[in-house]
Amino acid sequence: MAAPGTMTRLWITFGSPINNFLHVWTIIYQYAPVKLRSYLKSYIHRLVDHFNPYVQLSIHEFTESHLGRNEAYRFVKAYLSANSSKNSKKLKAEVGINSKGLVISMDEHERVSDTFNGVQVLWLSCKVESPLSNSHYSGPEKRCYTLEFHKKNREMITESYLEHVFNTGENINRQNRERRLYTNNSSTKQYSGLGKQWSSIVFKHPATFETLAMEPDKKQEIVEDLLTFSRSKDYYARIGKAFKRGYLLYGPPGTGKSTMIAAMANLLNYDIYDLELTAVKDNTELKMLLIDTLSKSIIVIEDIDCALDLTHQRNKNEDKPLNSDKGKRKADKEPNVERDSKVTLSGLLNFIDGLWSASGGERIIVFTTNYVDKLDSALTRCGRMDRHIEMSYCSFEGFKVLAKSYLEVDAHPKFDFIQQLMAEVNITPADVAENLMPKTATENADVCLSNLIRVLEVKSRGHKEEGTR
Ligand SMILES: Nc1ncnc2c1ncn2[C@@H]1O[C@H](COP(=O)(O)OP(=O)(O)OP(=O)(O)O)[C@@H](O)[C@H]1O
Ligand SMILES: [Mg+2]
Repeated sequence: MAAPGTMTRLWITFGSPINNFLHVWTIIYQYAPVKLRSYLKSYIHRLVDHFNPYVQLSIHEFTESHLGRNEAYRFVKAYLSANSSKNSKKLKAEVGINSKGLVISMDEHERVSDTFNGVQVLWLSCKVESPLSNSHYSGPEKRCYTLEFHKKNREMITESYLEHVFNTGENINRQNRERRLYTNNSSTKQYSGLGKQWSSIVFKHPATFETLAMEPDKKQEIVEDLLTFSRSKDYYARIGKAFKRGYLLYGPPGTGKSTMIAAMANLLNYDIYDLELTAVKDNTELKMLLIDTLSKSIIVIEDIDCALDLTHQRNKNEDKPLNSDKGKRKADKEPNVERDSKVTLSGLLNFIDGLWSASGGERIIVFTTNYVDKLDSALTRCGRMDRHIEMSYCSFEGFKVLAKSYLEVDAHPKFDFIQQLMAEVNITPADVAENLMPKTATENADVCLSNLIRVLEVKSRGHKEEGTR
């Protein structure tokens, strides 16, 4: 983008006296009485249209068809903010909705130029005057961005340049916005008019793949799989496959399944929809919940075995409700949870890969379970969930990751003994993490490692005693 001063000069050399003339008239126009204004406006427009080789395209803050905000305006604003904050002299700062920090954008009546494929365009930020501006109208001010370009470039601008602006702006907005963690409301709450389908809070979980205790190769493979997926929109479109990916995470409690979901969301910058299946009334409601999720999100169903009839019943009764005895037991513990969910296995399978599942695009679906063997084969069969990831007991490699993040040690004389003990017994990463965490200010790395050794030795003794029985 060129600096505004350079741009003004460029614009003049481009033989745009009409624009300069317009600029003068704009000032006169601002101070003229209302009736004279509308007369001047239509007169100037007709005159300018006749000679002007430049086309103007306006992007308004609000849509005309309904009272919603215009997404395109938000994308242009983000696109221009990134550039104008370096080049414009008149800027404004706002705290954006759902935004991480201050949003800096160009102020009203500020111009900034942009070049795309060697073609120069001009953006102008304007305030749209309300027809009621002379009355006591006190609604929000409406703004628009106007794009000016030479008519010979019309096709390129409307087809390629605007797409480039919208995509870049959307990405910038996504990077800057606060991510959210959603949970579904129970049907009773929705139907009593008390709420929407999903409630959300700001998602702030510190988990990353770096701090996740796991075999390094396996971890790297998962990270690559996720990144490849997020970059494969065109590929999925080309092969005619819905742009979504399914993961089944299984393993004993405390092995990091939930932690990995948080790390996935942080890696890809996605929102999380934590779906409580026992609170979903029936298959139709499940479908509605799916439709109401946004793109670039992870839909999670934790402990799928608790919500699902896990006794391989599908062949006997495909549409049997999913809240099995275990699911009911879970619901019993939570008084607000709907107890008469009629969601069926086939409804859930439809949710994963039926026609509706493709709506909304870029999505990851994650199921977690402690008992993979008990899941219905329809859920685990090849192709249903793209990847099955076993989260297992802590390996020595996993321990080293935890020691690094909890104690900031890469090596220690006690590591060899810990490695030896870990080869003998099973310990979850959650237990290792718990023991590595200093409990008092005086507990240093050496003390914490000794605590872990003590726990491992107790487990090892128990293990040996069991073996001799
Ligand atoms: N692989 C891991 N890497 C790092 N920390 C872990 C890992 N596994 C567990 N933890 C620690 O243990 C805690 C519990 O782990 P988490 O909730 O992710 O386990 P889970 O597998 O989801 O268990 P559950 O099956 O009971 O839901 C986490 O908050 C984290 O601090
Ligand atoms: Mg969990």
